[in-house]
Formats: sequence, structure tokens, C-alpha cells
Amino acid sequence: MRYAVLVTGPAGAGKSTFSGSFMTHLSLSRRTAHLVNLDPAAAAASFEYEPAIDIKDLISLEDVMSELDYGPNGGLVYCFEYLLQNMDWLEEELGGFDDDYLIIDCPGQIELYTHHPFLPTLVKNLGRMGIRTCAVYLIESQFMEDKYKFFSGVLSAMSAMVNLEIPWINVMSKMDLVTSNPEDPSGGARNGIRGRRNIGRYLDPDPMLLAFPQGHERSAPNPRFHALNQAIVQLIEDHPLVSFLPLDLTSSDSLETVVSHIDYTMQYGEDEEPKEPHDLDDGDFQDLE
Ligand SMILES: Nc1nc2c(ncn2[C@@H]2O[C@H](COP(=O)(O)OP(=O)(O)OP(=O)(O)O)[C@@H](O)[C@H]2O)c(=O)[nH]1
Repeated sequence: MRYAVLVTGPAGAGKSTFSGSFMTHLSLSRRTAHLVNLDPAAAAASFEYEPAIDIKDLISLEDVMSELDYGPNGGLVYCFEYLLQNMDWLEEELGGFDDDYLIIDCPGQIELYTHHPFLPTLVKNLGRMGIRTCAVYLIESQFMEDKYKFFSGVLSAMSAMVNLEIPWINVMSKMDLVTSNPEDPSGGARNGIRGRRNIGRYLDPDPMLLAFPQGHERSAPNPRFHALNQAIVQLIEDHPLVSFLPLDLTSSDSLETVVSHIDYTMQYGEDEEPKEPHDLDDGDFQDLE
């Protein structure tokens, strides 16, 4: 069985940084992992590890824009259409990786997750190739600075989950930016981000945050939107699909927790055969001593 984790989320959410830390974590746990870059616009410098498979070897956004005169968004759509027409390329590239973990770093254009058919089609193709896939959807902790921005993040996560229909984990990234002082009377507002004492209402989104606007946090929304806000509250209450795992990359325990959830969600290792003694190398015996 092969496993793939799609690392998704809006631009700048920390997908490439998380993918790099995830790679390091798996390698320290003596697990074989490979990075796959699915962003045709990604700069080589954005990767901590060189991708084993890179969509830019098939097609790059830069070439599409210069040769076909597309803009960046139309160009990205063209690149994904091209990828889907050339799945044999991906299949061939993936052919050499048996029994491995693939970390697929995706582009940050939100429309790719919410309404384009590309990722669902890609996931179907990965399934056909015997690759079990789950998605990690990152939004960054700065979303909690503004509850309207935060709920827009919750709704886009929900929409992406419904569009992809695969095992799914939502992650609140960059938690190192959130103040850790529970006694802070401003709730961390002085630092621009709410303190940890309020975090629970965001990690497990409390729709009531939206229902009763607090005038001092931000100017109250236009009354014309009250009914809309109520409807969103109702939607989130009736369908509590989204909750977030906090990710603080300065803490190895935090990363370990997120990786354990990913393993569990993908049922990683359930189909592995027990190792025969002759499959073990010297290092394995040292570990057992
Ligand atoms: N403080 C902090 N900064 C982070 C963390 N993760 C990423 N960043 C910073 O956030 C910025 C964006 O990070 P990336 O990993 O490139 O984000 P991305 O989602 O891959 O970006 P796109 O591919 O452009 O969508 C960079 O400046 C990172 O250094 C984190 O856990 N904590």
C-alpha cells in the first residue's frame, strides 16, 4: 500500500514549511517519504527538500504564461488540465515508489479546492494507482485575528472537504505566533492575535462568535448581513464538519500529534506485513536492545 498526503490550503498558510517539517519528522522516525510538488509556479527555493516528483518537469506556469499568453490564474488552470491529460506521466513518475509516503505540496489558489474538478480527479487517479490519499487543509493562526475572516476560512475548508470527499484533517498553522500567556488580560489582543484562553472557540469553531458581534473587536457588521450571519451560524451548528488541530512547528510534540492524526486517518500501516527477521537490518536490532 502506498500513501499520499495532499497538503492544501490558501496562499501563505505554511504548506511548504509544513511539508518540509513533515519530511524531517518521517525521516527521523526512519520512514521513507518523498516530496511531490504540484505547484507549477513554485520557486525551487521554497522547498527544504528537493521534490522527487515535480509538476514543473511536465509543465511550468512561467512557460504557459510566456508561450500561450495566459495570466497567472488561467495559466494555473491550463497546467492542471494538462496534468490530467498526461496522467501517464505522473503514473510513470510514481511507479518507482513502492511502500512509501508521498507528501504532495499543492498550490495556494483556493478555487482549486472549492470548485474545480482537478483535485477530485487527481485523487481518483491516485486511488486507481493503489495510493491511499488524505488531505491536510491548513489555515494560519492569523485568521483568528478577525472572526469574519476566520469563518470565511471555516466555510472554505468545509467547501473543500465536500468537493474532495477524502479523509480530511484541518490544521491551524503558525500557532507559535499566538501568545502563550493565559493570564494576559487582553486575551493576546495586544499581540494582534487572540490568546490561548480563547483558542478553544476557534479550534472547535463556536458559531456564536459570529452571532453576537462584540463592538469593541471590530466595527459591528452592516445590519443587512445579520440574517446571513444567522444562516451561517445555523449551517455550522447543523453540520459541525470542521475543527482544527493546532500546529506549532517549534514544538515536536505538536507536529507528532498532527502526524499521528494523519496516520490514523489514512489507516497507515494497517496493511503492512510483519517484518521477517531477515528483513531487519543491524539498526533495527540495536533499537530492540
Ligand atoms: N511563524 C511561523 N511562520 C511560518 C510557519 N510556517 C510558515 N511560515 C512562514 O509563512 C510564510 C509562507 O510559508 P509557506 O510555507 O511558503 O506557505 P505556503 O502555504 O506554502 O505558500 P504558497 O505556496 O505561496 O501558497 C513564509 O514566510 C514562512 O516562513 C510557522 O509555523 N510559523
